[in-house]
Amino acid sequence: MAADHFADRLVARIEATRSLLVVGLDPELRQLPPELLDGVEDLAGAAAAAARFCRAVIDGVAGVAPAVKPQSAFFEAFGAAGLHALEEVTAHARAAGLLVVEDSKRGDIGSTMAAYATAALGRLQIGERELPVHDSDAVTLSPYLGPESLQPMLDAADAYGKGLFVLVRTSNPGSARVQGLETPDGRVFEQVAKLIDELGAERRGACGYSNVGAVAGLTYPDDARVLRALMPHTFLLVPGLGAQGGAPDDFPLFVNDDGARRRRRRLARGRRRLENARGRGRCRSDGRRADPRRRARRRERADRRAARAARARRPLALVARAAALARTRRCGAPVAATAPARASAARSSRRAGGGPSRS
Ligand SMILES: O=c1ccn([C@@H]2O[C@H](COP(=O)(O)O)[C@@H](O)[C@H]2O)c(=O)[nH]1
Repeated sequence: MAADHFADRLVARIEATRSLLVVGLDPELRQLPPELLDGVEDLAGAAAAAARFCRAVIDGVAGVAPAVKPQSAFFEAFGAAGLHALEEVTAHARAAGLLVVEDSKRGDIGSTMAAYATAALGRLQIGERELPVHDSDAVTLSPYLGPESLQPMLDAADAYGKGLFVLVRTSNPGSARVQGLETPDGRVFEQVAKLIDELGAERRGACGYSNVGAVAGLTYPDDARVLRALMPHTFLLVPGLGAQGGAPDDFPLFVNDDGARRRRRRLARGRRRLENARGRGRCRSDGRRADPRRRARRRERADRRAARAARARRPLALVARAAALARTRRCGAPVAATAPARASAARSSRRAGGGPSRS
């Protein structure tokens, strides 16, 4: 197992940002801000506009969200230039300290899967040299070719400190038609959940969570409890917020108890500090009386910083929205959610009243 375990890296990012938000990067051409498309006439131009949009989103959420999830289909739609854009966006996000979950839902026989693994997570051996390709931190997988089809991805994840998110209970309306079929040992998705728990048993990091995660749609909150029980050491990637109808208030159902406890402890600590400060008529945690002039100067500086940031981000107001979501909905639980950086989803999550995590 690589020293830098994926789950430990993810926990570190969650702790650093105090957020569970995974920001979806789905640069659908017709949803990009029109000013980015001025003069765009070919696939290369469209891919460059998509990359520019994603880089702006990344700059907006860096430091306030732990991870981004580029949807590879939206990049592949631009052809070869799109793949180049995906690599560029991935590198930009990683350089900004974000983990990158490549959403390509791979699933095939072993040798083909090995090539997919090299592309997403691994390195290509050319002579003496080993070259990273997409160099994402994690990738989404379909389990329907059976356990051995996942092996090359498991090998790459173990070797390079990367992670996997296997489709278990997807968010789409028809997912139960196959995933919900009854078997003598429970529903199909429950069998997949058990497989993930088994595969993860030998693959846990110091944090106690494995590098084999699962995808569980926010649109099926009734199944959250059974999934958490079947996969207690597994990160859940929870798509479907907003546009697909997933409700932010259901998100805590997908969060493990240890994450919720950590969150409660943090809240209690904050509340105690506030009460102590109020009780003493002071507002500094070190007990010294705050200087009102310094406080006013600090506030002015913060206002100026916020105004500068707002000016820089004006064309992409939804980015600010994603960042605000990540900032205000803080939580340290070991589960992840996705929120797409797309205008439609930003609108629906606004209607729904905020971000996905409130445990
Ligand atoms: O079960 C799944 C697995 C993956 N997805 C992906 O997440 C985003 C969701 O986008 P929305 O705009 O929030 O609907 C998209 O890239 C899907 O391919 C999913 O929706 N459900």
